[in-house]
Order: sequence, then structure tokens, then C-alpha cells
Amino acid sequence: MSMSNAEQKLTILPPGHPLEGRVSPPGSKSITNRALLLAGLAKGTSRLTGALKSDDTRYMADALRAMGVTISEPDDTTFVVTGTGRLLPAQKPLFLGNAGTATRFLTAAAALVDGTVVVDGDQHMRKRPIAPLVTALRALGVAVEAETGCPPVTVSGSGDFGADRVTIDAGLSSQYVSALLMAAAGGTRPVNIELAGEEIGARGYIDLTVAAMHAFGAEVRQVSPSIWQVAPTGYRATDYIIEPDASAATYLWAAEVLTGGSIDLGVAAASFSQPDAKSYEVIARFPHMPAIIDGSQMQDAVPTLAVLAAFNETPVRFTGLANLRVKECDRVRALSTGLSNIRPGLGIEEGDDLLVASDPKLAGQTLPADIDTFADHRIAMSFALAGLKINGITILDPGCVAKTYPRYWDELASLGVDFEGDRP
Ligand SMILES: O=C(O)C1=C[C@@H](OP(=O)(O)O)[C@@H](O)[C@H](O)C1
Ligand SMILES: C=C(OP(=O)(O)O)C(=O)O
Repeated sequence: MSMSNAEQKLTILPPGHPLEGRVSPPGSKSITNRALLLAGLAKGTSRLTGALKSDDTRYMADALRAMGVTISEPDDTTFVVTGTGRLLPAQKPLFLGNAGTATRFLTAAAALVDGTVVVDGDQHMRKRPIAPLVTALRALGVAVEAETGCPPVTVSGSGDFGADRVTIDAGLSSQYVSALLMAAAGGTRPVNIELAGEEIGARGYIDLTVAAMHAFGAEVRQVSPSIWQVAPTGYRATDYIIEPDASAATYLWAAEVLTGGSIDLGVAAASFSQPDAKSYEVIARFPHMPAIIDGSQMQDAVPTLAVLAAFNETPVRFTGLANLRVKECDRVRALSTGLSNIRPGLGIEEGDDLLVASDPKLAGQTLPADIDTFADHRIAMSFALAGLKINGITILDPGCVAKTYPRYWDELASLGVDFEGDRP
């Protein structure tokens, strides 16, 4: 009988030796999904190499195909994308699973379609807010409906924007800003995009967006810390090399320090342009991580850091986590729940802060715990790290890593980690 994902379990057997070997993280999810969209908006053929092939990028690629873009996949890390310079109305709603980037980016890009596009996702995505982006698109003269403030979103575009400036509240997600920036270059007039406040989590993701836009020929200029001006250049097809995923790298960095091993990622931490690479400085300080870690500029690394912190010499308070509550799941809750499932009080929520109690003596203990991953790849991947040191850590629904890192379990196995249960 086949089991549903939710019924699958994987128990990690602590290796009892330092993890050593070579593992290359997959291509960056964030950069792959930006490049796919920009290549799809361009006229001509772009070759994207080093790309991530996972649930999130498949949803993006399939959605673009449904809007008339030709995409071939000559190998495991390459997309060859041929656009006509225009996206066409999709016949069916675009189903984007729980891919935040695909959902937000395509909602704005749908304004460039002359016709109606429905953007939808799975039950998790249908709880992730998109109202601020909807409000901004309306201010740009686009007819958009999202009854619940979350997907599904119906965008009735005309292929252009009806205004030349917009203010966006990006408090819940920087992806709204990235989405507007990338779509804006496809209009017929320059557009000014302004943040409602200067406070924004993960500003580095906006830098990634601007860099990708430049690579595909757009002109975008940051005129102040909170204003970008985008020229109506459209995009030029180009060949583009995608760097490895910094968020995926965090698990390997953490596995290395936690086991005292040596894992060659084939790429130096300092060479990444993605925000999560900043977490390397903190990981490298293990077991003397700082007492307070501000997660706001490296949000996707927080699950990794929080699980690592459980083995630190001293407790760690994580701040700047408010928008972790609207990711694939409420990550503050999932982390405190999972940690306290390993040992009561190990992870405590204080407002939006997460306090990790820390105990190096956890290593070597047997503390059976079934970790509920809430269908969140990062909860699964981070708690697997606890299983490298503690006997009895079982990850529920381990297949959810397919969102961004389908080979995660295989890579751990290649480093000598054994499991009880079938690797998905
Ligand atoms: O722009 C991006 O590629 C991303 C931005 C961040 O999301 P928010 O801006 O929603 O915090 C991050 O968590 C996500 O994994 C990828
Ligand atoms: C938050 C994440 O993804 P997204 O918002 O792209 O779904 C993530 O990958 O941790």
C-alpha cells in the first residue's frame, strides 16, 4: 500500500563520526525563479545553468509554459527558455504549490498579460498573505481580486500599468517588492516603487532581484534607501549562471561544525550573493554562538541556526522573526514545538522571539522525538541536524524537502549518515 507523504517517517541515526566529504548545494531557488521569469519575459532564448530543479522551480517553469514560454531541460541543472517577449493568458489557474517566489512574482507579472490569469497554490499557500501586493497592483491600475487576502488571486491585466508610482508595504514579505520591480520593466513608462517604511526583512533579496534584472538588460536604479526607479526596457534574453543555494548550504555548514567534520561545498561562504550566507559567520562561531541573533536579514537560515543553538555552550535568543510566522508554516511555532518535543523548554517563544535553551550535553543522548515538519522543508532539514547528535530524532513527512532540496537525504547519506525508514 502506498503511503501518503504525511505518513512517511525517517529516523536519523547519529553517525558517531565527523562528517567528511564533498557535497555541492543545489542551485539557488531564489535566483532560479527570478531568472526563469525574466527569461520568460524576454524575447529570444536564454540558457540558465546551475539551476535548481525542485518543486518550487518546476511550478515556476510549468506556469511560464502555460503562458506560452518554451522551456526545455537538457540536463539536471539547465533550463533553456525561449520567450516571445509577451506572456499569454493561461487557460487554467496557475498552480504554484507552496512556492512563495513563484506565487508573488507571477501575480505581478500577470499584469503584463493582456487577459486574465488566476494564480493559486496549495492549502499552505492559500494561507500566506498577498493583500499588500494586490493593493499595490491596484494602485498601478491593474484589476486584481483576492477574496481572502491570500491566493487564489485573479489578475485581469491589460499588458501595461496605468500609473507611474506605487508604494508597497513589504513588512510581511520582501517578495512583494521583488515582484513589482521585475514586472515594472515590462510596462511602457518608468515606474517608481517606494517602500511604505524603510524597515524590511531580508533586503538582500531585493539586491538579488536588481542584479538579475540588470543581467537581463533592465535599467533599475535605487534612488534612495526606499525608492527604486524602473525603466520600461523589457528584458533581453541572455545566458545566466545561477550560484548555489546559500540556504541549502546552511545545513551543510551546520552539519560540519556539529560533527567536527569537514564538508567541501565547492564554494566559499564569502562568494555567495544571497542573504543567508551571512549566517556562516554565526555558524563558524559554534559552540560559542552569540547570545542574541537577529534573524531578520537571514530569515531562511533561522531554523538551521536555532537547531544548532540547542547544542551551543550558552543560550541564544533569536530576534527579528515576525515574518517567519507567514512562511511555509509558522516557523517560530514549529521550532519551539520541535525543540521542546526533544526536551521540554529547549525552545520557547517570547512574543516573536525564540529562546533556545542550549545544552551541549544533548549530544549522545537518546531522546526519541517525532518532529512535526508542518510540510515545511526547512523544519525537516534543520531538525535532521539534531539527529546527527541525538538518538531517536524522527522526521515526519521527510519528502517535503523536495520544495528546494530534493537530494538532501541522499547527500547526508553520501556523507555517511544512516537512516531508519526509506529515504524519500
Ligand atoms: O525573494 C526571495 O527569493 C525570497 C525572499 C524571502 O521571503 P520573504 O521576502 O517573504 O521574507 C525568503 O524567505 C524566501 O525563501 C525567498
Ligand atoms: C520562505 C521560503 O520560501 P518561499 O517564500 O519562496 O515559499 C523558504 O524557502 O524558506
